[in-house]
Amino acid sequence: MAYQIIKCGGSVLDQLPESFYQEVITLIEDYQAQPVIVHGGGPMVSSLLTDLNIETKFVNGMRITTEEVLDVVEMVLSGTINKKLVRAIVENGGEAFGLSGVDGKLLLARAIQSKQQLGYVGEVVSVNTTPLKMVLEQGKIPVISPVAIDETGQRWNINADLAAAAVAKALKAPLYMVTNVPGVLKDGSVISELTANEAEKMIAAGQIYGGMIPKVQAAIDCLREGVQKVAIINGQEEKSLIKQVSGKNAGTLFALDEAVETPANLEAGRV
Ligand SMILES: Nc1ncnc2c1ncn2[C@@H]1O[C@H](COP(=O)(O)OP(=O)(O)O)[C@@H](O)[C@H]1O
Ligand SMILES: CC(=O)N[C@@H](CCC(=O)OP(=O)(O)O)C(=O)O
Repeated sequence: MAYQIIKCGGSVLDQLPESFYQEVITLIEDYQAQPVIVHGGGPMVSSLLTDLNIETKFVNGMRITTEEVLDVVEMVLSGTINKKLVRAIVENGGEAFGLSGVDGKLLLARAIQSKQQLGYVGEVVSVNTTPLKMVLEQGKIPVISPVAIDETGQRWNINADLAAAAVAKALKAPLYMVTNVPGVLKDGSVISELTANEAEKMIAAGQIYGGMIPKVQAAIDCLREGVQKVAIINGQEEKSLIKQVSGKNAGTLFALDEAVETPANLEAGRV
């Protein structure tokens, strides 16, 4: 059984067609895979913060997180969104088990190392795979909310792309980032294969901005840490998940520039 990490972005959660959940279930039935879902929900958090008249601001795709913001982040991500996803899987014939990074210290975090003051924004220092494997052994799909904990019991707001990357690295599993665009775009076209160097140039040039920055940085970090495959795909495009899992062209596949034997590098003849 092979683990597959699927990150569902908040940009697309409300638009995911039923076929998306069916594809996830197909991975178990036809591809002998063990999918693990990590979700975001940034737009839903922003919307409730606005309703509550709480100011919210992002720096390079990271939400500045006060104690007041943290309450709303946990309520929306570990509550509403997490349970919605579990129910969507059940409605489509699957079995799911929702949990947050706080539960069983699944995601152990510390303050993110950043030049800016971001408040309670964390980075994952370790992933406790035991509760995850317990859920997987029961034949259920773990659905993980990116709120993490530290040894003192403090909770931390983790960007969902970074949380998904930490899980992919811990399980040494491919990572599929499901979002609302067909992949990384340049001049309106999808880049089907993006190398770390090109991606870093595009960030510096402002061609990759906002929420795409942590996504691309997480992808590169995963490859450098030995994850074999990372891709960004469009959740609304039918079969994009199955296509990418089975090695067909869909979305953006990442590659390292160095001569490392990733599937993409092998295919492109770089190694
Ligand atoms: N080069 C790029 N190609 C595609 N999307 C980009 C690019 N640069 C920035 N973006 C933005 O990144 C968004 C996806 O990030 P985000 O909204 O955080 O998604 P998610 O909630 O799925 O994590 C896109 O909708 C788009 O507005
Ligand atoms: C630190 C940080 O920015 N945390 C994110 C967590 C949710 C997230 O990442 O959601 P998407 O995947 O939909 O962007 C936030 O508060 O919005």
